[in-house]
Amino acid sequence: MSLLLKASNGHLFLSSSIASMATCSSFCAQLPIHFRPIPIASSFPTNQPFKPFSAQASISPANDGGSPNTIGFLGLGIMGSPMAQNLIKSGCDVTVWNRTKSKCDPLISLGAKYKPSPEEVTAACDVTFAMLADPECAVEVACGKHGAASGMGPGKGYVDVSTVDGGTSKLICGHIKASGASFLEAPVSGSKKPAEDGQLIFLTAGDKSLYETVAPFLDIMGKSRFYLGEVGNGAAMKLIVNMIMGSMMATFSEGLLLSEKVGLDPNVLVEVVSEGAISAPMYSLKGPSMVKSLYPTAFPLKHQQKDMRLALGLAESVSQPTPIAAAANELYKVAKSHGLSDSDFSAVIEALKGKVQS
Ligand SMILES: NC(=O)C1=CN([C@@H]2O[C@H](COP(=O)(O)OP(=O)(O)OC[C@H]3O[C@@H](n4cnc5c(N)ncnc54)[C@H](OP(=O)(O)O)[C@@H]3O)[C@@H](O)[C@H]2O)C=CC1
Ligand SMILES: O=CC(=O)O
Repeated sequence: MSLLLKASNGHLFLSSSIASMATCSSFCAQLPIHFRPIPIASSFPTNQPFKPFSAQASISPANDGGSPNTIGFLGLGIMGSPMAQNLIKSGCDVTVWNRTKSKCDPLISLGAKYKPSPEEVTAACDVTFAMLADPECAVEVACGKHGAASGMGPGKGYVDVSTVDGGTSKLICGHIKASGASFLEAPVSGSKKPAEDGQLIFLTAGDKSLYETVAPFLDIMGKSRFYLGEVGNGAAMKLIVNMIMGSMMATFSEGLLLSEKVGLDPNVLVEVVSEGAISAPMYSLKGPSMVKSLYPTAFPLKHQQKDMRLALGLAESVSQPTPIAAAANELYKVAKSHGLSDSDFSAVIEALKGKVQS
């Protein structure tokens, strides 16, 4: 893939070596703000002369070459805020919207533009990302009154990075494509910290050309990306990953409580687990706070339960037994019923404690 880099004097230069490095997010994180990767979009003038880069030139991210290069971002929660922030810090021209407007303010301070509806964001931008809580609000924001689809049209792209089921993703895709625009589903694996660090894993499916166009932006926000074919495949992959994660967290919780009941130090259990074949970063990261009954929210428990529910629906649709995930889902439901929806999903351990069960 090739990228165009641009100096403030309007000079464009093509760098395939920088382009190949730019596919690595660790490189992008080091990209000086004045070097902005510009994906070569189909609308970019192909006869644009490439002028040599001048090291003396003062460089600005402004794009005055007539090529659209504006990014919209809808949904500025735990994930959306740092993702949008990374785009802004990399020099992208970002316009934001969030249902609760105050969450836009820190991004506006960093240089983002603001529009008061999803429709106005997509009307103003070439590509719009959406990071929304659940299927219901992803549909509302994309297809509702003054929703994203109303501002879309030919040449534009919509990238839904929310975790939803395949049916929802196809519904949104249908509305977006009816406007003549392109659609990509791109749910992410990785939580608050990976979002802050630009280390997410994108699980994409849909229009391949849009995937290629937005790849440099995915590489700013993430460390790897998978293209999985038809819309629904990205959603399915994400739900399966989170089904495994939810079951792992539930059984880890049982282990912590059992170790304590038989007189072992659960902190030592965390250490032992981290040394062996079942080691996972999640256990070392969350175990020590779980032992202290602390659940600082990175991934809200209500979202993990939503993902278990959607994964079980996916399994049912193909008659695949998933008894472990079904049992784990019940635990998340109990935790929700005890007011833990907005705590981190590691609070599922509370559902196994006598005081919560009674
Ligand atoms: N947190 C994590 O670790 C990860 C989360 N995910 C997935 O990413 C998505 C977002 O997660 P996260 O950022 O944690 O969630 P948050 O709950 O922090 O943010 C949810 C976002 O959705 C918006 N929203 C909710 N309901 C509506 C509605 N009815 N209309 C319009 N907007 C609405 C919220 O707006 P408002 O601010 O107004 O409430 C907010 O912008 C979810 O699908 C989640 O499963 C994926 C990977 C990791
Ligand atoms: O969806 C949550 C995650 O950590 O990934």
